[in-house]
Amino acid sequence: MNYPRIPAIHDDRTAFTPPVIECGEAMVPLSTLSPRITVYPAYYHLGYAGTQTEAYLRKGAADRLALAAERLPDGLQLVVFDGWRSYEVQASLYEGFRQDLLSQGWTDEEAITRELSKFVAKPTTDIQIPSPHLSGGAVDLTIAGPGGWLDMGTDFDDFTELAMTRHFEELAEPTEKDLEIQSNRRLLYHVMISAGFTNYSHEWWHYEYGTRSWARQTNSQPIYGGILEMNEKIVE
Ligand SMILES: C[C@@H](N)C(=O)N[C@H](C)C(=O)O
Ligand SMILES: [Zn+2]
Repeated sequence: MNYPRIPAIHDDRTAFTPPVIECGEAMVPLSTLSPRITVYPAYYHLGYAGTQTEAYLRKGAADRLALAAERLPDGLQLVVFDGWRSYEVQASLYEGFRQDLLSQGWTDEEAITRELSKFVAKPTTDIQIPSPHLSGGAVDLTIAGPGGWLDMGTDFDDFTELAMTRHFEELAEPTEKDLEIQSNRRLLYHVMISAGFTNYSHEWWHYEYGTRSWARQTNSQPIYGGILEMNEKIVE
């Protein structure tokens, strides 16, 4: 199947963003949301403290995820790696990647911060400007078929240029394999965008709804502020 190209999107994080008008939506567990969605809690499997086997999104984002799953061709499913994330987990991811860069020989603090900002959002407890996953409006995911996860060209959380969503759109002489990867990324992109999400251009697996970045890209108001504690009251 030929899917349309993934367009170039530039989200200027320094641009004006309207303040969050918190809509108060509850968080919804994803493993029971749709027969076409499974949860593979990547950070739980990697042993991060404070993670769990379930993944959660705000209700509006979860409904749109179910819609995206329904739009997949027969035999395919969405596989969710992560949804809502605590500050603790966001901070561990940030510090973990910082340590990776230091051990690769990076020394310039400004360059380290710039590289970090491409792949892991700065952890913050400010609920007006939450790291996207703290809002319950960001999801990391892939697609599975009868033979397992589709080849997206990199592993989840491969923090390199290869992870850029459009990487396989720009190859001068793509191989058959490159074209398969390009098609798989396009499929994920188009089912998610058509359901109302936006993509983060550095990561083929990261999509948002209701967040500040989503608001900038769709000319809307952000509706999901930060949720710092998961508790039963905010889970539907
Ligand atoms: C860490 C990675 N899976 C991810 O979610 N990155 C984005 C930029 C984030 O931290 O919000
Ligand atoms: Zn993400």
